[in-house]
Amino acid sequence: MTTTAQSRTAPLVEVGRWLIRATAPVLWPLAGSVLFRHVYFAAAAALLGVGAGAIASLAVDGPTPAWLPGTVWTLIGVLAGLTLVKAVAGYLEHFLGHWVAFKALELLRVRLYRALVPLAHQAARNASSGDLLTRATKDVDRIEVFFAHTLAPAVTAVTMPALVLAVMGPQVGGPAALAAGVGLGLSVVVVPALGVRASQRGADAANARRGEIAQHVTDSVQGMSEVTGYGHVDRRLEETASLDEALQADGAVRGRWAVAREGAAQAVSLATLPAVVAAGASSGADLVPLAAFTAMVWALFDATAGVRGFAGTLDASMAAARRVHQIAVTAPDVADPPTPVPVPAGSLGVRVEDVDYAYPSEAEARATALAGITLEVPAGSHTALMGASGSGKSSILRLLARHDDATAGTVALTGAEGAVVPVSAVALEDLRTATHYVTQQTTLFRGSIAENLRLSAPRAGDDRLWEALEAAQLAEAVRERGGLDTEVGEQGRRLSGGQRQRLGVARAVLARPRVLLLDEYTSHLDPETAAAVRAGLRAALPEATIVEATHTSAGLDAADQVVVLDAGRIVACGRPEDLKRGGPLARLIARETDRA
Ligand SMILES: Nc1ncnc2c1ncn2[C@@H]1O[C@H](COP(=O)(O)OP(=O)(O)OP(=O)(O)O)[C@@H](O)[C@H]1O
Repeated sequence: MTTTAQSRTAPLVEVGRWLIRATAPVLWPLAGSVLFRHVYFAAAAALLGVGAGAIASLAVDGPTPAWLPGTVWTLIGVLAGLTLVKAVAGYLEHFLGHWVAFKALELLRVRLYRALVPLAHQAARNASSGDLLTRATKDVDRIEVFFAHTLAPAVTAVTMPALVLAVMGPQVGGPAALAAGVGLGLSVVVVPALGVRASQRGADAANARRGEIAQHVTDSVQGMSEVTGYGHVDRRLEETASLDEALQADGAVRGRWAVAREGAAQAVSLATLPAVVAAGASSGADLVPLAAFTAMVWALFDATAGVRGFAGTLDASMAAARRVHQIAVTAPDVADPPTPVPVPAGSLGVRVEDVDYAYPSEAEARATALAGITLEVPAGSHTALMGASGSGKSSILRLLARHDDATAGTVALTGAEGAVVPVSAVALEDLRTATHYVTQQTTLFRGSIAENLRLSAPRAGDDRLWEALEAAQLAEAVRERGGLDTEVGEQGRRLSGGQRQRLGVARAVLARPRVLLLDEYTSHLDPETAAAVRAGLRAALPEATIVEATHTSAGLDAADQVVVLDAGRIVACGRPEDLKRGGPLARLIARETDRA
């Protein structure tokens, strides 16, 4: 898929902002999750602090701490209460965090699918279905981490130490508080940052590699007969294995840095606790608050572990977010005009004026597919575009269907009283209602004949479906196979190539277009069936304007006008009977006869 330069280089901050915008509806529950995490760590720190303070008091005051009113039962009650609060807050934090994560996944998937709709033609042209599938499923799943395990740990890792230092600092004195602050600061800021860039690069590479693997496997499965038929099984397997090895190598970088971060964090916490005790003792801090404070600092290292945890997975999650974001911000090749003009009423003709076209390509230079094409197709007439393979016939049809816009010149629909409306000026949906494009490959979905037919006319009754099948010369075959409920199989594999093509023709009849664009639509049919399909289609849509791409002379007599193309240029144009007498069309027909 072609992407904008902006999306390729989108900085993390931009991706993060996009994620937050995309998931705005879940931000309040997310705030709730952050709040409960605070309560959880406050209870955890207080639990250890009260416990350690009580033990220290034993040495100083006897069985009941002087700072705690009442008996030892009060102490037990406080500890039990804190445990309960900690458990409930922990549960609610996780519950809300995961609820938010799943809801966010839903919102992101919807955004991704919405972004894909206008990109459909680009996606189809570039045909990286496996990679798109990975983005729509695995990548979106990986973003879950951002919501479930990122924001709450990041906030609490900073606020909780600050809170405890503010409350307990005055009790234990500056040196102990400073020692704790330095240790916790290292744990929150320095340790998680170790190797972040290298891990991010590894995660980006690993995610892209997963897309390649998915594409490779999809290609292998779809081309199973070619792979086995040409004896490429071992080679395909080796390629998959080498992609897998590359994926392991990308993952190893992240693994090494994760281990390094964990080791550094343990070292920092082990060094901090004795440092706090030593600093407190040397500055004359009281034993009881110092013991409580040290225990609380120990609990707080748990809060900082959350930052390390997400630093390990955030890179993978942000790399996935970047790939999804890339699709969301990709500018479609064609979009609705800001103020669409209506398609003229009544029958429509087609006008192409001085059109140049080049397919977008990754390389700087775009290869020219069409140059200086000028063509008039009167309403209700039939024009055949004829030329060798690669001469530009399909490219003209794609521009008429507005799968892309011409690089120069105008492609327009013409109506009564001289109305001329460029296809780029009408709403895409209106254009797709007025025109219908039967492509070289009819796309069929797993389902019944009826379901596949109703793609172009969702409300059509069975009678209309049968009429369309009759026009396409397919009714008899469908009756023999068991009727409209017959399953066509994955990608229509249970039908022959010619039957798939005729199903495409039946869909066109059902769509009742005013302009019908046909691309080699009888190429899989024997001459008699092809002629019957042509006649059936014309009889079913007597007023439609037809523009047909063909590389054979069969059926040319049905055309009012023949346009002969060579290397993207028109080399002859006129009535079939005139052109057949000599010139480029006569030469094409002679070559065809020689081959036969
Ligand atoms: N998706 C694409 N990306 C880049 N170039 C393309 C693409 N599709 C077609 N082309 C190029 O554009 C030129 C015209 O192709 P086009 O498909 O219009 O020819 P055609 O006459 O319809 O051929 P055929 O009879 O084989 O279908 C060719 O040089 C082709 O290689």
